Amino acid sequence: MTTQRNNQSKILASVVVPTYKEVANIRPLVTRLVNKLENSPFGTINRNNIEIIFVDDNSKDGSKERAQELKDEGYPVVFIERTTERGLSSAVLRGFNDAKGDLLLCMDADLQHPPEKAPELLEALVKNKDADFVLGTRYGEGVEIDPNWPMHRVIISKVARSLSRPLTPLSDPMSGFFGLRKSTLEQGKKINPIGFKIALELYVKCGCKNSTEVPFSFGVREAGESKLSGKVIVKYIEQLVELYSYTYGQAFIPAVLITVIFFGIFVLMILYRLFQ
Ligand SMILES: Nc1nc2c(ncn2[C@@H]2O[C@H](COP(=O)(O)OP(=O)(O)O[C@H]3O[C@H](CO)[C@@H](O)[C@H](O)[C@@H]3O)[C@@H](O)[C@H]2O)c(=O)[nH]1
Repeated sequence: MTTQRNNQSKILASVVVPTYKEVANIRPLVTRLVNKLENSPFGTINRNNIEIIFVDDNSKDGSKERAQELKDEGYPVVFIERTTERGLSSAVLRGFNDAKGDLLLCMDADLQHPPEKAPELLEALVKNKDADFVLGTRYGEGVEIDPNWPMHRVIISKVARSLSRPLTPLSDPMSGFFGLRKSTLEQGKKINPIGFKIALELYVKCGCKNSTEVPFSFGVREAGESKLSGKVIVKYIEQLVELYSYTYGQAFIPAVLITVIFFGIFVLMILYRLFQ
């Protein structure tokens, strides 16, 4: 469907999607999200006051052209192309910094974060004025992880989640489906966008205290490939050490010891998985 955007509307919400070689997922993400908004039971966010910002790292797979097609069809799409930088977390920050909306949402392109859920996360911030962070969680009541999700991914996610427990009460700090207000982001100090876990970084460094959570079912990627690698796990450990130091200061050493113990368990579990 082609509907022209009303350019006079003020942008209220910005959905930022980091992308690297996601051409097959761009159209379904945009059309499913906008379709949901058009038939949304909520009132505040609509297709005229939202923007969907793709932050792409020079994919060369037709992603740019696909985004332009959608824009020409009247969809509220912005495409930021980075040629000298790489990385999921820095891409998200770039999108948040360029965003025009006061409400910021981050989601993956791979459709594992259902686009239909995005308005619900944004509306949770609208309705709950005291909330400074909204999290799409895979561990909410009644949510089941897709049985096709590989077992080693489930294990890695659970162990990584335990490691972050002393830093945050979020039920799923590994989730890349989250939002916050621009004013909260602006309070952030020493934000270091390494690795994949930008939600945890922002929650801690922006001093978030009052989060709200929206459960969702995490699906299986159908097109393109995951970029998760061993390097991402190492970056996560690096990030954790920095966040422990940031949060606990002098009490950092015992916290590191706890991390090292957990990390040992983490490695043993992965080895067990690889050699079983
Ligand atoms: N711009 C940019 N985007 C990237 C890069 N690497 C990955 N992305 C994008 O970031 C999103 C997530 O990357 P995936 O490769 O699909 O991640 P995943 O392994 O499925 O990891 C998922 O699970 C984690 C929880 O365990 C989440 O933290 C993560 O956000 C994601 O949901 C996708 O839209 C992907 O294109 C990069 O270097 N640059």
